[in-house]
Amino acid sequence: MPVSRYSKPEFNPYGDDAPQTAEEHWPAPRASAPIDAVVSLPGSKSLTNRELVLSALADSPSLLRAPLHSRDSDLMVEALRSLGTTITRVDGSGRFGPDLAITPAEELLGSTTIDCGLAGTVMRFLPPVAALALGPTTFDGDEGARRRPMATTITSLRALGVDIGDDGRAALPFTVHGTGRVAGGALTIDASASSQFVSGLLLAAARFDDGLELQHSGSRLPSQPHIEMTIAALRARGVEVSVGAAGDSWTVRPGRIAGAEVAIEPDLSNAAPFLAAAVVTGGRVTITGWPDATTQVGADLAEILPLFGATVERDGDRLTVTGGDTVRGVTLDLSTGGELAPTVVALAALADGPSEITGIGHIRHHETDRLAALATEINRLGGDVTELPDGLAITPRPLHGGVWSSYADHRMATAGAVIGLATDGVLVHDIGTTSKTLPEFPELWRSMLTGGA
Ligand SMILES: O=C(O)C1=C[C@@H](OP(=O)(O)O)[C@@H](O)[C@H](O)C1
Ligand SMILES: C=C(OP(=O)(O)O)C(=O)O
Repeated sequence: MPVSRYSKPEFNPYGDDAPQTAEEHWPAPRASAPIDAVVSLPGSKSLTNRELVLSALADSPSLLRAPLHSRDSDLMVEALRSLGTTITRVDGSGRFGPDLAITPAEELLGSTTIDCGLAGTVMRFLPPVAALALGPTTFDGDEGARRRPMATTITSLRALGVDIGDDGRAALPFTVHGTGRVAGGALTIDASASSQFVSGLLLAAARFDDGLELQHSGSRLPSQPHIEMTIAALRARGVEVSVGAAGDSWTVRPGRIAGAEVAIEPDLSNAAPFLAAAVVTGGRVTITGWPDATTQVGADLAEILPLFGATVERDGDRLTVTGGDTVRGVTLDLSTGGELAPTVVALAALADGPSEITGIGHIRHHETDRLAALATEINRLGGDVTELPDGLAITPRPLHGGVWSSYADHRMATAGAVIGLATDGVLVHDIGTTSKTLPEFPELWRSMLTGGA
């Protein structure tokens, strides 16, 4: 059995100078009229992978309803199975695949290798779990994953007394020599490169002997809603978590993590390119299943898209975005929602005036250097994007067709699709890389152009 039904994306960090075959190029559909569509989306990556980890650490079985099935979630499932967790696919009512039933291992066992692919949630959430397993667990991933920051995960586990062997680069690959227990206690870390360093420790901390008192000391703390998501998921399973007054320290009391039945919300960050399509074409896109209350940062789209001139309406569990007559330029600090940046920048490139998007220096360490990649690709099509230390300055120019490189980055691929709605002849290289979190992207996008489903 292959580890994942999704192919490893090609890594292409510096553009498409190498010759490519026609099949590698996805002709981005051009919108010939304002879009008017209803779109349903699969489950949230961030929620699915947190609930998988908590289910594996719980003291009784769990059921995840309507989870995501994608490369990132498949890698998480395979990794937890290799540590001894039983995860089975069971029939459910979700449109995008089966539910998942999870029975925790009596005792987590190492002596395995975990393929992290390019998934930040796998590489940052599972080393603390491996420390709780008995035996060595080696972590590795795609070529691009070996460039993603891992030092904080490695140094924080070492500070908690965990033995980790690496080659001195403090990056993938490395081996966690689990002994079945982690003492826990007080720890100060620098999480300025990724909120996932905090989330990874908090998710496992109730299983540490003394729990965890974690303090962040760094210049910034990106993606804070993702930390709030972690805390909410822990509390929903009975874990006691408290947050310090400054919002940069967290205490997790040792204790049980309860099994649970959890309905996974649709991925609101993956809603971004679809909602942007309404803005670009002056049309209307409705997303179904939009939660009333959520910790997903994609919910911020309801405040962000009106800055571009769109209107947003809620009707029960449906959120509708209607584009205005033009797309307006914006000045925006996106530090809480860096994963929305590729879509937001694509919109800014199609606006009627300049934009500045800041607070996102850390996205240079996402699937690729997203600031460099966005500037390179938009400028290659005739745009005018300048890199700032922590963001991008975008001056819209008439764009022309050409190849849009994806850099093995699902959100770069979907940003190319957004640009292609309004630009003739955009060819997105490696659209298959969207399988990281949304394997259905090409069919959902095409279906949106004909009214959706
Ligand atoms: O915890 C999570 O699920 C995530 C946290 C964020 O990471 P960063 O803090 O590295 O931006 C986000 O960008 C990523 O897509 C998912
Ligand atoms: C940054 C992202 O992913 P990861 O979970 O791999 O960090 C993302 O999905 O935008």
